[in-house]
Amino acid sequence: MSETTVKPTPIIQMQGIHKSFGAVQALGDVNLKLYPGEVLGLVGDNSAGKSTLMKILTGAYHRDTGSVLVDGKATHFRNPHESRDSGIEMIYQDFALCGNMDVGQNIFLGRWPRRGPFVDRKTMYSEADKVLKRLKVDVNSVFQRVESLSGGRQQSVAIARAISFDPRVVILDEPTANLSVMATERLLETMLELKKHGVAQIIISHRLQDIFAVGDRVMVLKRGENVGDRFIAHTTEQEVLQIIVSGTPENALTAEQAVAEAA
Ligand SMILES: Nc1ncnc2c1ncn2[C@@H]1O[C@H](COP(=O)(O)OP(=O)(O)OP(=O)(O)O)[C@@H](O)[C@H]1O
Repeated sequence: MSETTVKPTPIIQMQGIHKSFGAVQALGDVNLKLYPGEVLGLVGDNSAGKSTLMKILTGAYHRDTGSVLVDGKATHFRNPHESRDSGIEMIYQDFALCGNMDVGQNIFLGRWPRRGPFVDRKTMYSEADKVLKRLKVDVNSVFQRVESLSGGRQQSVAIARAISFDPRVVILDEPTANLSVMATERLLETMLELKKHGVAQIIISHRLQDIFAVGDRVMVLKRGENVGDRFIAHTTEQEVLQIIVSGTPENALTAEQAVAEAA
């Protein structure tokens, strides 16, 4: 989405989010907006609060204060099942797959199609194959055991599983951290494919080049606070790096403010 289009209601709006773990304040007054079909990069140093913010969005963690709106409606997800019902899927760094099961079984884990008392294997594998083809991901066979696949292909299975829920928002936590160059390229293509299908995405990554390859906007957190937000088309990796290193909540600009200042 370009900054010049008239903006619809954000699909996700997090406002004034606070979260502490005992004496550690992980998030203090954090705001985040995500628009339909937008790809947002979420960056910041270690312990900036990125994963915590996303886990609050999915209901894996509970916020202390603040609000989360989906399609403009206030939500209080108690767990990731409830956020999934609202169309939000998170893909974790460790993929959360069962290595000793095959690709088809993993894609439909916990909800294998049934015919009477039996698993309807034919439907399960043909549906799994459809999801993989829709994503144009590169997994040879739905019958392969997941532990025999490369890291990149395991990740494709994790994404296919997420997509099979037909989400409107997909969150990817450090998706390229353990991938080869080729697998990273494939993942970025998959993200663009998802974008074509109108799926909004948040990608947490330390690799700015990946965010610049697929992102529309990048948001920077530092020590649990917003320190800046930029449209990818109006910034550079150097500028974002500088915000990561020396941004402060006091000099934080929104992406729109940054464009207005530069004009
Ligand atoms: N379950 C938890 N229990 C206690 N402290 C936690 C927990 N989860 C996160 N924290 C703390 O909250 C702060 C933010 O951590 P978080 O993992 O959200 O940062 P991050 O930006 O995702 O970092 P990284 O890039 O290193 O993964 C850190 O100080 C971390 O130690």
